[in-house]
Amino acid sequence: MTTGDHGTDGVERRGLMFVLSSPSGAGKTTLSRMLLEREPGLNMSVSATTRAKRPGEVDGRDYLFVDKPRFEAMVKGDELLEWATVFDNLYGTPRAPVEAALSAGQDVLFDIDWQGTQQLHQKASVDVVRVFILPPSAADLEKRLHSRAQDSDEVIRNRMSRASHEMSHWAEYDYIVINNDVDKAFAEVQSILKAERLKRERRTGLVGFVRGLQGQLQG
Ligand SMILES: Nc1nc2c(ncn2[C@@H]2O[C@H](COP(=O)(O)OP(=O)(O)O)[C@@H](O)[C@H]2O)c(=O)[nH]1
Ligand SMILES: Nc1ncnc2c1ncn2[C@@H]1O[C@H](COP(=O)(O)OP(=O)(O)O)[C@@H](O)[C@H]1O
Repeated sequence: MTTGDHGTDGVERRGLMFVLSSPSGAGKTTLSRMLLEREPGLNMSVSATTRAKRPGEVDGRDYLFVDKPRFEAMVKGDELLEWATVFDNLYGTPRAPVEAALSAGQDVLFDIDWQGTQQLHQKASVDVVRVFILPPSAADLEKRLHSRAQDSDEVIRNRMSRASHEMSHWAEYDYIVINNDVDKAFAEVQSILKAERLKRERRTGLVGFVRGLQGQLQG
């Protein structure tokens, strides 16, 4: 699927798909922004959605805001890598930018729910790294949803009532991070990415690299 890139140590490797999921308000967006700022070679997958834009959100940066007929046309045209209904709205991952980034040997970051994660994993399991973010407590989750001040009380009640169901999928993920202190949670997520980038099976250039080393030793 990918042609690979040179890692920081010069050895070629395949790009990976780094997925963050959590109940709404647990901190995915915050941790994603921190990762994008501090980790070169990581590209955010910008999802298409039919949900209304929140104050401060920018079309094309936070989401591609589309209407239902346009979303349905994207599904029909096989333009989405995965898609799902979440909170009565449609969300999906445009295929082309992800494939372009991976073939350039870049990594791609996804903020998608458990349904999308399952679909990605079915398609490309070895290249998918799944991280689930949990809040430290229900009270903290509610506080964060209110502190974000972007949703009505009714939307927040809906999100709180769905949190338990979302969380029931935690065991389908490779890593679980509890977001109590944001800097600590970020350090944990960053360590996961760094370690996954070093995994032998992604590092397609290792055979040649080691042969080169052996040649030097014999030379
Ligand atoms: N399957 C899937 N889920 C998505 C996608 N984009 C966003 N989501 C999920 O949809 C849910 C709602 O997202 P959003 O309305 O931005 O609220 P948030 O939970 O506060 O980030 C979150 O669980 C996101 O991870 C996507 O492209 N595919
Ligand atoms: N560890 C944390 N401690 C306190 N507040 C946090 C923490 N992580 C995130 N927040 C805040 O909680 C709110 C929800 O976080 P956000 O990243 O938007 O969650 P999600 O994308 O999972 O819905 C935001 O206002 C964010 O600044």
